[in-house]
Amino acid sequence: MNEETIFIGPEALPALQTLLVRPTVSRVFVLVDANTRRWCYDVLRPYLPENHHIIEIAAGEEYKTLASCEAVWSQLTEERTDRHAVLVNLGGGVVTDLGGFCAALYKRGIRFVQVPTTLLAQVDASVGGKTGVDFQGFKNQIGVFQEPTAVCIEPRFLLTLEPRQLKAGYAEVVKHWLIADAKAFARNRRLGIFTDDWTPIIRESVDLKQRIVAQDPLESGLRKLLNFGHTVGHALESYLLTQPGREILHGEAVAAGMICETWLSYHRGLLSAEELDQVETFLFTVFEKVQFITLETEAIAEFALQDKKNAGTTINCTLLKGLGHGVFDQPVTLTDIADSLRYYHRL
Ligand SMILES: NC(=O)c1ccc[n+]([C@@H]2O[C@H](COP(=O)([O-])OP(=O)(O)OC[C@H]3O[C@@H](n4cnc5c(N)ncnc54)[C@H](O)[C@@H]3O)[C@@H](O)[C@H]2O)c1
Ligand SMILES: O=C(O)C(=O)C[C@@H](O)[C@H](O)[C@H](O)COP(=O)(O)O
Ligand SMILES: [Zn+2]
Repeated sequence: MNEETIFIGPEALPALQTLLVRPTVSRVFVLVDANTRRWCYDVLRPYLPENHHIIEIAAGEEYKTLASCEAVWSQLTEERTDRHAVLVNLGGGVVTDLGGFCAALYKRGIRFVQVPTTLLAQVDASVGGKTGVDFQGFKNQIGVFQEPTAVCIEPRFLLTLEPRQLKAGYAEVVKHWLIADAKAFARNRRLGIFTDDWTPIIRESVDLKQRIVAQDPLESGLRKLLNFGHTVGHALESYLLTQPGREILHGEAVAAGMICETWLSYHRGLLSAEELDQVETFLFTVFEKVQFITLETEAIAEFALQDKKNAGTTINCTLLKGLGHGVFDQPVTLTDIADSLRYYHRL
């Protein structure tokens, strides 16, 4: 995807409108969840053609499923949607991942546009073409790489986002700093999270992610840097999704995963105790500690056996060789992962 197709700020929704009125577009469908229907649709509506059709799914990670996809495909089919239609995904990462996947598979592919409405989706999920759904408890187990026609990022949508959700998106911003921008981490570590203008941070994250994705769009190597914190983070997120009432947000799981994977980096002599302390101290100023008991660490670690970065039975983790310098395809064992969780638990 080139810079011309990612629009950030006041230009974003007018750019979407220009795209949707093209004669090559037969029909426009808008995928929302219950919250973005309530809080975001009215902002978007003036930029949509009158005869657009809304498709709504329930809100939350637990609905990022093939069943939700079937409901979307059923409505597209009932409307006799042709291949010249466009699906506009108005939501967070659940909507943009699921909607992109639905568009990519419907009649072997219709165009879709990402209109991300959470900080996490604006800095990460809407960019890079990873789409898909969870399956049998494993994160993003079913999916495809498919770039959207455009990404339209309007920071105004963040005004109605809950603080907990806003913080969750910040985890992916910190991830970008830790793998590739030590100066940004050092600068922001002192400033703290809160800002009334997220646009500079969004631009910085989108640029950084785009530069990595451009070099390795199908994640054969370099792109695995963007998965830092996710080997442990996805295992934790998946495990707690099986524990009613203990679910955590993706960003919260990634924050915990980054502490664990930074400890693994330290444990291997890849970065100093001082750097480990800086990461822990900063993340704990933003995120609460994820609760689990040490008896659960092996069960949590087991989820990593299905991580998509793996090769055969080798669990490939992304670690840090100093702050701002991610290194991918670092083999770890289930014991390493359980040890990192036990370290986290003791903090
Ligand atoms: N494809 C990728 O590259 C990528 C990257 C990061 C994360 N992800 C995926 O993204 C998902 C997490 O995304 P998320 O954190 O955006 O969660 P989400 O999509 O569940 O949205 C969070 C909550 O906020 C609500 N919401 C969304 N926008 C709102 C707004 N403007 N105002 C009020 N409420 C609003 C949603 O309805 C939901 O309840 C995970 O499934 C993760 O795997 C994908
Ligand atoms: O874009 C990428 O590549 C990422 O890894 C971004 C992650 O933040 C995101 O959570 C992604 O969906 C995880 O990818 P997965 O392949 O581990 O499912
Ligand atoms: Zn993520």
